[in-house]
Amino acid sequence: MTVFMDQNAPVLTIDGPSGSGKGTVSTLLARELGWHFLDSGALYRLTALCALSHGVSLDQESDVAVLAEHLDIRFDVERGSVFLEGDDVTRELRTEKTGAAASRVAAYPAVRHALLARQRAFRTAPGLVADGRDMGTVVFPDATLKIFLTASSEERARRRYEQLRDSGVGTSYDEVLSEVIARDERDSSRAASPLIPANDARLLDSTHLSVDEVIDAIRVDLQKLKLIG
Ligand SMILES: Nc1ncnc2c1ncn2[C@@H]1O[C@H](COP(=O)(O)OP(=O)(O)O)[C@@H](O)[C@H]1O
Ligand SMILES: Nc1ccn([C@H]2C[C@H](O)[C@@H](COP(=O)(O)OP(=O)(O)O)O2)c(=O)n1
Repeated sequence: MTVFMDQNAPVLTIDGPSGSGKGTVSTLLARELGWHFLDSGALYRLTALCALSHGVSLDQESDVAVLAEHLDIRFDVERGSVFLEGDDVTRELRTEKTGAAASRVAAYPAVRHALLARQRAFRTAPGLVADGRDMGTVVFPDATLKIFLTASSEERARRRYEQLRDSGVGTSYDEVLSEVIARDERDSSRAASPLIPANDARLLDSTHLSVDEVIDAIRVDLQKLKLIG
């Protein structure tokens, strides 16, 4: 893979558990700043989908890592579409089933290693907003600003439930809450790059904040760093 990484480009990392608002906040901030955007969770989701479509067992770390290393993917940023081996997988990518499978393959060190260079290659001028679990701890330890976004599990499940309901997926709040708790547990307890805040991350609890309030709080930090006026 050819890498045009720019080690000097500023990076804003936004890590946190499922439903804390990382994706929403990162996308809006990347647009406002005119920076690139890395949805690292999508890479783990695509790896899991790739394994499922090729009949590779999610229990086989080395086989899944080979798929991760050679992922044939394309992001159509304008349309918000994602393609895996030429197929549009945008809808399938966001399901809770895919999220749970992603969380399983993400526990494998070989898979994480296989995706590292691909993630770092997103760091190009004028800057990058990176959304995930280990952006500030492992992938971009020298990031310019690190945010760890949280919210109570009940609030995160409520947001996810509403999101799924609005997109026509039939499920119950209790089911979503137990999936959220199970995924948090797996992401936080794994040995490889667990979901933990970086020592120098700013913790932001969005339980009682709107999306705009979260963005305002991050803007204050960006202003202090003179990344925005
Ligand atoms: N601070 C917030 N207050 C209320 N709803 C939010 C907030 N942040 C995000 N949401 C909503 O919650 C859902 C999940 O947010 P998302 O950004 O996908 O979370 P994550 O990427 O952390 O899993 C979305 O429907 C989003 O609009
Ligand atoms: N940097 C990352 C990003 C995601 N993962 C894993 C853990 C998550 O449960 C899955 C899916 O992540 P994703 O950010 O897409 O999921 P949510 O939008 O937060 O529900 O991938 C990871 O281990 N490291």
